[in-house]
Amino acid sequence: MEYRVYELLHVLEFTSSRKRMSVIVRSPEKQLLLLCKGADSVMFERLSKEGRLFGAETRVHINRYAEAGLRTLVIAYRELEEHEYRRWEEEFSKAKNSVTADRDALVAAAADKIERNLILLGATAVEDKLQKGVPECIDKFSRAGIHIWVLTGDKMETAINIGYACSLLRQGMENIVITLDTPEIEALEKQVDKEAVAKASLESVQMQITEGRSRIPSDKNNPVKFGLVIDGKSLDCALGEKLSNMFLDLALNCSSVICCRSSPKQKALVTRLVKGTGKTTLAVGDGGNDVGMLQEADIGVGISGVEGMQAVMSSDFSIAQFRYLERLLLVHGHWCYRRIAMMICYFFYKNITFGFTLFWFESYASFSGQPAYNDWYMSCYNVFFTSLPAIALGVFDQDVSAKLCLKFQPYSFYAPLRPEVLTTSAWQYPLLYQEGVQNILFSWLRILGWMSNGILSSIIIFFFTTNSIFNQAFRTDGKVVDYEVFGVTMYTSVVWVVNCQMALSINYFTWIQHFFIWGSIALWYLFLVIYGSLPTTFSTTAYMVLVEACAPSLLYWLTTLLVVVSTLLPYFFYRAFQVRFRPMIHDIIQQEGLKDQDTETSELPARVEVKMHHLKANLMQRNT
Ligand SMILES: Nc1ncnc2c1ncn2[C@@H]1O[C@H](COP(=O)(O)OP(=O)(O)OP(=O)(O)O)[C@@H](O)[C@H]1O
Ligand SMILES: [Mg+2]
Repeated sequence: MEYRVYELLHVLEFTSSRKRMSVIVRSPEKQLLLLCKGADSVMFERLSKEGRLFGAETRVHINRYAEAGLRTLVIAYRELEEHEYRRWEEEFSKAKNSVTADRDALVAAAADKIERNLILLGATAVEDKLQKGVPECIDKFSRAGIHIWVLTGDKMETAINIGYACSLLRQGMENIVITLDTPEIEALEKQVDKEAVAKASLESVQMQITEGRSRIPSDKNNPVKFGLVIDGKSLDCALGEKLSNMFLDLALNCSSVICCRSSPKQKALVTRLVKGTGKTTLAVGDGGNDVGMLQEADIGVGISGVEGMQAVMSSDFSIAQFRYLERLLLVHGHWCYRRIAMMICYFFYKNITFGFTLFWFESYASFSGQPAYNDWYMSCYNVFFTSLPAIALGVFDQDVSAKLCLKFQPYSFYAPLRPEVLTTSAWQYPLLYQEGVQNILFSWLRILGWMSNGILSSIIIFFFTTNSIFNQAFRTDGKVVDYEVFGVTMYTSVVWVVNCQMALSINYFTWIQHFFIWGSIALWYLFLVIYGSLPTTFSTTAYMVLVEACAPSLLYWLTTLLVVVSTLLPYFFYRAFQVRFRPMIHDIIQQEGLKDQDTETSELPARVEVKMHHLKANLMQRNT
């Protein structure tokens, strides 16, 4: 076997904006050769007149490969003269060694100079397999009401094919294709009049966008869905100042959007454009060309894998495979949103309850400045007696199990998510995710609701406590309550109420929650005993208050019981009413989950069925 040894002189690296890479080698015969491979869109325009002998046939082949979903590369070469190479090398080294900000541009410009007048060698096609579970995952996202845009560097044909493979585009959907690969533009490009090309391109894109928009009926009930496919050159025009709003309007009215041949910068710009509408954006990417987009989006998710670590390093979250995104969003995303929303509302609630009992006492005491509670009670409230359950809520709570978050009943793929065509079989649990998208759990209404609950609780606690224990004998020996006992009684009720409220609001109990909630209450009594046994110089009003004054009195315990039960009743009734007559999405799914455990069937009771229908109709209305 004979080996031929080529000497490698230079590598002109691949970048996503160049879309090609080259090597310069010296053959055993001392002939200098430049070998270049890259995307067809950039390679064909670099061929010499004589070099495109098989250009037409190659294009046909490439398109056929791309339509089959393969990723294609065009390969070309060129022979270099020694003197030409020397001159170029000098310039290239200078660019490479420069330390200015525009170094990359200089290198690219130098490389551009030599990658010209190429001779076409042929094309390759490789299968770039979708990762496991991608179509199912994307399908679930679209059912959960998430809009998906694909921004890829690939060729349009490949991208469309992959769009079908991952169920982003579907049979029965109408595609709006915006492209500048038209004969007129190509003819203009040959004349090298850049201004004319730019003007014609802009006009053409504007026309295509207007035309596409007119195809989409304004009637939301229209069953036909639209997919938008736009190529990189058109995207350049569409992202310009003049057309960006039109483009956005069109894209937002399509159920899927695919931007092909997009550069890293375009990916970031598109993300920024969508973010500008006030929507929350999440970008997922695995390559260096996705970095801009990952950083631009509200949430960047990097996939670690064959394309290196760049995406992962610049992302907020990193996962190993695309399909893990499903769990990240639909399960953990939902849980986290709920936990944080609940925790913040609960914080408002517990501090308002506590603060307002103080305030009511203040007004009762004619604003004399006399506090209802001992200083230490107040300092310890947020630190020891109420904080741990709130943390447990923020870390562990789950309204529905992971299985139910993802549960998915197959039904006709194409039934659009609209109320009129909605049947129970179309109900998809991933819709649970809409609670977050529409910010139902952290709306002003909800926050104000929790605040009002806090004020109401404080009113009940204060007035019930005062009316129960004032003006009568507190203990069997006939002694009446004093200021210290009153403070302790009311404070005991507050600690009980906010902790029991927590027990009522959380959905997920493990021993941790039990330990924190009941432990916090127990800690209050323990604190009273220990603190109260210190010398009076330290314990002041708390001296022996539990052991000697409160604990022996039946009234103290009865008052606590009465106040706690009456304070929790309004919320209890409200929730009972809500779950029964106006269930939220998670309530319905919880019921379904319980029923599943009981009977192992998946049919919904008629009542829940009707409720779900109404609920969904409301959701959709709010959406539109
Ligand atoms: N190493 C390479 N050498 C030469 N050309 C390449 C190379 N890698 C990619 N290309 C060409 O450049 C194009 C753009 O690549 P880029 O990495 O920006 O996007 P992509 O890999 O096609 O898609 P995605 O954005 O989904 O990663 C590719 O479609 C391909 O034709
Ligand atoms: Mg890539």
